Amino acid sequence: MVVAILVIGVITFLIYVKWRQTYWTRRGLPTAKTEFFFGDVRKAITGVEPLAVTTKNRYNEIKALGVKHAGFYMFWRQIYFPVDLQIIKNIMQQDADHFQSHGGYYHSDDVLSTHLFILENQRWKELRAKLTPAFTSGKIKIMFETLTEKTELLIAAVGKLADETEGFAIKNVCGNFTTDVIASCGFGIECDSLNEPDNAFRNFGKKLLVPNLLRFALTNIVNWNLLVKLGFTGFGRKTSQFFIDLVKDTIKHREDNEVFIKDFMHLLLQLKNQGVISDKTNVNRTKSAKGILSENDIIGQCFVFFIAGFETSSSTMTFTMLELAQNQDIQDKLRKEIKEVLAKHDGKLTYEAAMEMPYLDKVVNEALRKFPPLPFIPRKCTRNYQIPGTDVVLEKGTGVHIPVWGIHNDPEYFPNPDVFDPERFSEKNKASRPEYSYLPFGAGPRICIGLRFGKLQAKVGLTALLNNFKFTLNEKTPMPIQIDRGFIITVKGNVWVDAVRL
Ligand code: HEM
Repeated sequence: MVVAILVIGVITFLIYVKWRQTYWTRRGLPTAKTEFFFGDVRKAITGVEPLAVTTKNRYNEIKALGVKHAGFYMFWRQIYFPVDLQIIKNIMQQDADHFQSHGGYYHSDDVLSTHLFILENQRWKELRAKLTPAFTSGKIKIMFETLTEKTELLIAAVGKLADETEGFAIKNVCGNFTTDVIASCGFGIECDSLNEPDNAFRNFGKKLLVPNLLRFALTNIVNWNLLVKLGFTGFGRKTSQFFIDLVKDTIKHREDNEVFIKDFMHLLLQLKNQGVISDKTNVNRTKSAKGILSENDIIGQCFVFFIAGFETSSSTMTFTMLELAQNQDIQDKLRKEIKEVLAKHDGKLTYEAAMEMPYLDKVVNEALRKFPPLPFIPRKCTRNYQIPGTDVVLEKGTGVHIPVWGIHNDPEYFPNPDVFDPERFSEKNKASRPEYSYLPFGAGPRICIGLRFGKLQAKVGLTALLNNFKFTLNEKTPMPIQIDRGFIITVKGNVWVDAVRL
């Protein structure tokens, strides 16, 4: 009897999966050759191909069909896959109130999932409004000093590597640098990953980046309430607890000792205790003030600043270095600009100096074009939505993938996309491209809140490196490079370079 019920249960489930995977066909949208159970993500789940590559390939296939959009499946969950830039603009900007979510695993009892990237609708709106003042250029300028202090460690570490080794892994150097920057500017934690790459904070960051395919599969196919009841956490219990304790201890230390550090934590504590971000150096509660963030809110936001902030910028720096090591003319031109601008500022890298480097801006923009850290940007439809000019209605709950990496490498918008050419970002060339063909930071109300800080930390790191060293590609770099698994585009293995002191 039990066996019979089980067999019927399994058969019913399989029929359900099969039926769910006809979702797009029933709506008249083309799909790839959908694979039973896995949909479009078998290769990603089994490690055959990163999801980034799958989505890029899918973009090219859909474009080749000459259609504006298609269907995609994460297992049997339907994902809408637009390739038409006007539709993308509508989703991200014009009709963004139908897409007030990135989708993705969330549970209120799993504190590391309760952050800005994941929250949706009204809760996201309110939190975004509270946090936006922490990311203005004025606030970022205040953190600039801390940022440049870290470049001294960077120069010393690369100098040592240049003197003592034959070729070194620049991806590790960039990851260590951005970890130290975010630790310092985010939480006032002084870690020196450049000299002690095995410190607890760096190791924590590395662990977060190892894609856990089982967790990815579970959050796609099992009910989240059930998962959390069974003891599931998005990043594993031990890893989550390390971070929660770290932030709680930092909050307690700051509040008990009235510590003032120019970092994001200070601004978050002001929101927690005083309800408003100000120039005050104290963070403690005043009688009349009403806090607008809880301790858990701070933990969640610190977590997203860390996870969204260090690997994205490190990936940007690494790919820029990869391209500069291969394109000596571009490297020389950039170094010339850096030296000229620094000379005007008494040899000091100030915030103003960093803002005065148009060629550096073009170089970083081009690296973000060729290798956008987020290969696709997710959205979830939060209110039924009819795609304008079509009879396709996206139902509430439908996922959307904006295929950024595919668009950035589409010859229609970027001729010879494999060529690294910063001049694509001259004013004239930028103006000649259609809107929404360049989306490294997303767009619309959910555009990256850390855009300024992320770009600045990559630029400051690159300025320090190029002002002091000349780089060439070491033959240990596997060419052509491969992309690693994971949600952020990074190089598989490493980029090996040689550096000569200038
Ligand atoms: C080169 C560096 C970076 C890149 C390429 C990048 C890219 C992105 C992208 C593509 C999104 C999604 C935007 C959308 O949905 O339209 C995003 C969102 C976000 N990023 Fe960044 N990011 C970078 C650095 C940072 C930094 C340094 C921080 C924080 C310190 C940060 C925090 C966030 C947060 C909190 C969100 C969610 C915003 C929301 O949903 O309201 N990012 N980022």
